[in-house]
Amino acid sequence: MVINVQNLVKRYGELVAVDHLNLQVREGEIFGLLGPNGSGKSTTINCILSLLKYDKGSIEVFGKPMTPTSYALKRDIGIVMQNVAVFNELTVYENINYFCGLYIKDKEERRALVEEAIRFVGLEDFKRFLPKKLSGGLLRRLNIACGIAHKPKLIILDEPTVAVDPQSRNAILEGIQKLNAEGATIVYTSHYMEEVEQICTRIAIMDKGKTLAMGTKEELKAMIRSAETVHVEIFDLSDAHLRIIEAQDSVSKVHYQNNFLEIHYSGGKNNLMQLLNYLQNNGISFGRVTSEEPTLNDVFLEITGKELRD
Ligand SMILES: Nc1ncnc2c1ncn2[C@@H]1O[C@H](COP(=O)(O)OP(=O)(O)OP(=O)(O)O)[C@@H](O)[C@H]1O
Repeated sequence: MVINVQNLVKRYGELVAVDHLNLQVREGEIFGLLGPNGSGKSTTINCILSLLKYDKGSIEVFGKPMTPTSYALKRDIGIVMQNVAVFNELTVYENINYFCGLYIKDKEERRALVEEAIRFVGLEDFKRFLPKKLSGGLLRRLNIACGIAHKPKLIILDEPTVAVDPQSRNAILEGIQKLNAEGATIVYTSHYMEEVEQICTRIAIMDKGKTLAMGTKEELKAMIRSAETVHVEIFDLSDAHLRIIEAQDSVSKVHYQNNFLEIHYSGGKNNLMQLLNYLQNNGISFGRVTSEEPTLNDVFLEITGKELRD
């Protein structure tokens, strides 16, 4: 087990930010911590890293208790924090060299690692740039390079793609998968369910300081009743027909707006076929039809009653 968190409780005054949280991360995973803003992801990460004191519970990393002075353990951990933390007066190269130097003392070895990290995040043309000359996306990439240059076995990234352009975002996500393929275990926190679905091999869904569900995306989706969402373009649907469709057994919610009928099903079989038969039998003409599998947002909605999206 790479990380083992048992019964973690962290309070800020009256507020319980992390509430009896249990979390196990296994070697080789890309583990996703998915939850809305304020659900306690950063607080959990900061407790795991011993950057924050907590009120209750135990935390082990690589099988050993994590404490503020666990320097040997920290050598094996790479951290990419939510807020970019680099020195403004140092260049791109110097920043990465500084952070790598906290763990790698040999100059030649460090030079090779810094160059490798620069290539890895695609900052070859910006080595001598000061951070203030970099775009938001490039700054994030520098932040990542600083966290991973020393080749840690465990890499923790806290919302590394917030406010990043799509090109840098893809580069970051692909980079994380590559680090994992090279052997690093990854913990990735995000409130973007698409990203978590795309790269994570196992996911914990978090809300109000608790993990509500944990599993692969397939396991999480299998937990919920809502089977699919169907969209049908219909130019003229009467209220009477809408009510009949809404009253079907497996229909959990319908919404008709801007010529589109949206139906959420909870279970049932051949839902789409039955719907289209109904429309045809009643002379209701329709255009485009799409059917979507449940998303992690549907899982979140089902277990919390609210949307994961901002
Ligand atoms: N230093 C602090 N003092 C008081 N309350 C805090 C502090 N840090 C966080 N909180 C509160 O604790 C809760 C959890 O915050 P946390 O930052 O861990 O959530 P998060 O899921 O990481 O969200 P975000 O993505 O917005 O950072 C929130 O209600 C937040 O307002």
